[in-house]
Amino acid sequence: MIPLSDFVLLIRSAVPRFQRNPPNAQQESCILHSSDVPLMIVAGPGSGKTTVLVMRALRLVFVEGWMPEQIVITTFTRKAADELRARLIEWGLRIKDHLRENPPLPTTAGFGSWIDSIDINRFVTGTLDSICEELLTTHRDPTDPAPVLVEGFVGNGILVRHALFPNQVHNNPALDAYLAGFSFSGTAPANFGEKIGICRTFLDRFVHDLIDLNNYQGTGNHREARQCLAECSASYRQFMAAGYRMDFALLEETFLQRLQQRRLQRFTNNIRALLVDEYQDTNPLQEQIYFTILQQTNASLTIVGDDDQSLYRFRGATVELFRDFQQRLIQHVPNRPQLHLEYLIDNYRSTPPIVAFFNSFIQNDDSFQSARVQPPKPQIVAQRQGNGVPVLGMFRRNINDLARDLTNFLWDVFRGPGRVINTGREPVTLIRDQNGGDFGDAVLLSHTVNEFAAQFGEQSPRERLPRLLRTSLAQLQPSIDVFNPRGRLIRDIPVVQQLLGSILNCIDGNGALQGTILLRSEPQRYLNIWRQEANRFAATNPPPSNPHTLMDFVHAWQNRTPQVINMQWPSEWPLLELCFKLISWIPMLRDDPEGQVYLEAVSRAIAQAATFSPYRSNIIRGHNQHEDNSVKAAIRDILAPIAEATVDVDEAIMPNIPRSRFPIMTIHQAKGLEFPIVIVDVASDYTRNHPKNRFRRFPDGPSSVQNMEDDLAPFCQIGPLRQTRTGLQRSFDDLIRLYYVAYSRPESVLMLVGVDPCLRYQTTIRHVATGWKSDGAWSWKTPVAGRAPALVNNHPLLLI
Ligand SMILES: Nc1ncnc2c1ncn2[C@@H]1O[C@H](COP(=O)(O)OP(=O)(O)OP(=O)(O)O)[C@@H](O)[C@H]1O
Repeated sequence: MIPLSDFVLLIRSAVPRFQRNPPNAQQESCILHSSDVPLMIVAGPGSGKTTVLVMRALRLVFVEGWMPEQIVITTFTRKAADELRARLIEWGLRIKDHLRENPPLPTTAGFGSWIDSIDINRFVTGTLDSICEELLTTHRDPTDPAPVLVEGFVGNGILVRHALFPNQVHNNPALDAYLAGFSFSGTAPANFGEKIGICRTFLDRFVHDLIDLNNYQGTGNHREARQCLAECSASYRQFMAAGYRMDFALLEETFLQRLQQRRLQRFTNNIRALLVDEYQDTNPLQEQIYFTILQQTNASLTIVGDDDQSLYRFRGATVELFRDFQQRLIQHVPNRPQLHLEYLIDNYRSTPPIVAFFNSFIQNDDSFQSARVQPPKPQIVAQRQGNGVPVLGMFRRNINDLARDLTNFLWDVFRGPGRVINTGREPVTLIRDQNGGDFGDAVLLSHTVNEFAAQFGEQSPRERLPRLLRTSLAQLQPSIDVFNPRGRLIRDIPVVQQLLGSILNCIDGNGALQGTILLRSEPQRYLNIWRQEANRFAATNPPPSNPHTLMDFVHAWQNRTPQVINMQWPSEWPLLELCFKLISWIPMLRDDPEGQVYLEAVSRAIAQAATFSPYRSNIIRGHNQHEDNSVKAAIRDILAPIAEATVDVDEAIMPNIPRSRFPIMTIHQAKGLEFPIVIVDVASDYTRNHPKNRFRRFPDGPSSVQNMEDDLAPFCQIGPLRQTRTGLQRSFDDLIRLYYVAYSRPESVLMLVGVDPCLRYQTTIRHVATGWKSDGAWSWKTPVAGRAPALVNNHPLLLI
């Protein structure tokens, strides 16, 4: 083993990046901190927390002599988990190689074989869900089947069929009245889809928040509605349990139960260390899992997080668990040495003006300060050199002007001669990196990436900034594509409609079977739109037309007549195969990065249906009743869920997006990422102080998420802790954290964009992102004598 005092020297010699940039003093303290004393690291953005966590895990291997398989490291997203694993493997292998070539002197017997015995691949890392799934599979009793993890849309299908309908949810005015408190509009759910969404959130919350359901259904107002929801939860669980099916919440719950029953001792007996990244987004159930592991083992504990970057309250994340971690650990795991706290505040990502901007942003609202870890972490300190560019702002009279000017800006930077910024001192030219810089170095971040605003009545929906940018970038010569696969629902994407409509036309040519399935009007309407789009598309005779055209192929399918002479129509035709055959006429789904994301969502829906649908996503031939039923099952279990917009895309399947594309993403998606140029859309939607959009900028009441937390507070242990801040305060806290994450993503350039009414001196459009405080004061504004200026006079932006 390596002496602790040599470890930093070892990593500096073994890993090239640490030769150039050795760990700073705070990072070193975190890496070297005693493995016996629990460690909490409060780490600002870009301060190297992932780097530190990986180095600490490697130190436990090379200094303590623990094996990678004895070390559990969890993080929040799959992307972060991949990044963590990649760094562990790369740096771990380099250290091994270095030690093989340079064993410490005097060399001890067995050193070489010890090094060889370390299998860096065997760290137990991933999201907590993926680790639970793996352990429940590998450490189960011989009589227990492996868990079957169900996708969101499958879970919702089961919820509707086996819980909501049997419990008469569609027909329960008392429930409607209760759910009104948690709907988008504050009135009874507008449609069944919204009702399913709220019920699903409740069922997940019951599990994540460890709700006492007996108490919940027996107390307070809305008793009938609560009883109904508790019964739905019971029916849902019963059905899931019977097939050993689990959604993510049930997976974690089952894992906790197994731990508590001491049925995972092969796992717990082996653990020496537990390291948790992004702890600020932990929920109460996950906290229980961590505490139970600590109660049953002697594992060394390290948690890392940033309370200012907690974003997932709507999924049960409870930042207070991180804020109050010290007391909570003592309470639940009393026999440990007292927690040691370290701060990482040196920022290696962003230029000094950007760091100054997000530092002042997070301190802007006095009311927010008590929601932070106490004492709040010191100001973040920029370590990067400046480039002379202050934080920029592009605000225009209307959204069309904004889209046009933003497009020109991007063009100048990435294809043109650069954009000169007159800073008042030396002008600075913003230009792409000369070594392959491209549009992928910039990103547009927004609270939502929807390309269209919600539709009201028959009017066509308004185009939002992402849509206008897509259009104007496409009009450039040569044209630029965006990457925004979440911008529209897949049911609305023309190529997806061509594919799904062709599938429908193949399996149920005249729609006779579709007509016999009980579907709500919206999915019915979509199935018909898809068919029309597919017919229109087939009529264009898309290539290839050899050996047969798309239309011929569809006809052959409708008649179930093989196109190859002497071939018999198979008795079972997998729908996935039909899907991939049709793609030969729709190459965008195969070749285009957005197309690939859509195709993955469709094929995932088909593959998932194979796990629960009666005909396992096959179309049967030769058994009359089964022939029809297999088609009906495919429509009901695959196509209808897509038509109802319950199948989600997963853009994480794309490891690399072509760098010539301009990415557009939500602030949530950008968590943990960094880009040279970050454009934050703070106000392209806000032309007036409309009450409907206040919750996105300056709430005047708690949102549905906070309302649900408050409603459930009396029935869970975490409730009172959350309620130390009011629902309204928590709504403000969430918005502040959201924009803090956005503002801390850039390396070189941060630009806020929007339409300019919100920057007017006399504006009534208040917005947390533009410096308003929750008490109604605006820090970007100072009083003036005489006539008020047009624009606010104290904003910290260089307007371009
Ligand atoms: N000591 C150091 N010297 C120079 N650069 C460093 C140092 N530590 C980390 N960095 C760099 O800082 C950047 C941020 O590191 P990392 O990705 O580990 O940050 P993070 O704290 O996880 O970020 P966030 O919380 O914002 O997602 C990386 O580019 C990393 O290489």
